[in-house]
Amino acid sequence: MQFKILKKDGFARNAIIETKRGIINTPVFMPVGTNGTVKAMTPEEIREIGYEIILSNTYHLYLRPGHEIIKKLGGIHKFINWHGPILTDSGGFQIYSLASLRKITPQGVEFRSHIDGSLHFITPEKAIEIQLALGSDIMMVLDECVPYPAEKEYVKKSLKLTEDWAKRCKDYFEKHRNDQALFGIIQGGIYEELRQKAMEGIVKIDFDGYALGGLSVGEPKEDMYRVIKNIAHLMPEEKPRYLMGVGDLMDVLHAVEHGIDMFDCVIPTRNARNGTLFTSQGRISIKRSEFKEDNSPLDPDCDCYTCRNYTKAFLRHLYMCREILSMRLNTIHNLYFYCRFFEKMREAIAEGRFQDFKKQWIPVLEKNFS
Ligand SMILES: CO[C@@H]1O[C@H](CNc2nc3cc4c(=O)[nH]c(N)nc4cc3[nH]2)[C@@H](O)[C@H]1O
Ligand SMILES: [Zn+2]
Repeated sequence: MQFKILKKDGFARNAIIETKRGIINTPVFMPVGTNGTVKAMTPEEIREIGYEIILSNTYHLYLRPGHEIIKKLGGIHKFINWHGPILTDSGGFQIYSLASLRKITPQGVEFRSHIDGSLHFITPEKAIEIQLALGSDIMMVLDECVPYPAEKEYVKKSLKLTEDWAKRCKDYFEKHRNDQALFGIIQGGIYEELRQKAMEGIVKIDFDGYALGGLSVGEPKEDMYRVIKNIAHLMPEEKPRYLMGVGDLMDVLHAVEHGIDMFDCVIPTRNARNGTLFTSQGRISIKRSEFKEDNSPLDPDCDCYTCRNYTKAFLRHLYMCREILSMRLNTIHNLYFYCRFFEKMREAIAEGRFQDFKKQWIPVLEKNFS
């Protein structure tokens, strides 16, 4: 995997990540395809909107249908019919946020599946073995995603475990190395000095890219912003920087300003299914009665399939009827909006006007009619 910086504008930067399955232009947004599908979308529609990489989850695919089955059937790209780059999260978050009866031991983590309650034990080596079997282009180490709030002492202890696991992931990967990439994850809660220490330890192990974990887990925004401001630009400059689980476009602006390159979040897809839509006039909730007879397109400045062919009145009607088409048309628009936002942000960085771009968008992103 190659990472080439094209243009810097302060700490913000445009870069390309070259993988064997294609080029990724950063700053990049990765739509979430937890079970191997970006909900309600076909892979062709995701590609047509302009996405270059999607995220999938090791935890879910391991539990169902199972990584051996996917491997036997030709790997994840063939299985889900997406032939561009795929990043798989290791399960480090899903085990804590979804599974039950978790027991974290120095060897690995024991948990019960949220699907059928079956008992599982995942070690760092197992987490890499699963991702190797899936064949994802970018793999994540198994980490402990420290919940919020967490005492400083707990975070400190957890960092030791996460660093030990990162080393074991790297060692296992080196023994079974192929052309997949492996990213390290920096934890440390909301404590800068612990974040700094974690970063030194993880960077020493040497990875293809580095993620900030343990954020967007319910902590106050100002804490997340402070950690990003103090740590992001100190992460290795010549490697991709990935902020996991973010985000809200206001948070994206802050993170890009401090040097973050990669993002993933359920917001555009999950909110679409709940009728919350992002437009150039601000965020709206399509179920509002004011749209009952509104014959105008969802967003006059958007040329996505939804905005070119349907009215707010019809989108509201579909939502009120809980029609499947509502989920599809809303998701098409929100993903299109996110993709164009990132495209315009890269153009702004290329022309050295990121700060103007940020100033222009903050008032729009603050407008909320949901
Ligand atoms: C704002 O949306 C909610 O919050 C989640 C996104 N927030 C988030 N924080 C994360 C942290 C980690 C981490 O520390 N380690 C690993 N391995 N993966 C992670 C994945 C993460 N995703 C969405 O799922 C949604 O529920
Ligand atoms: Zn649209």
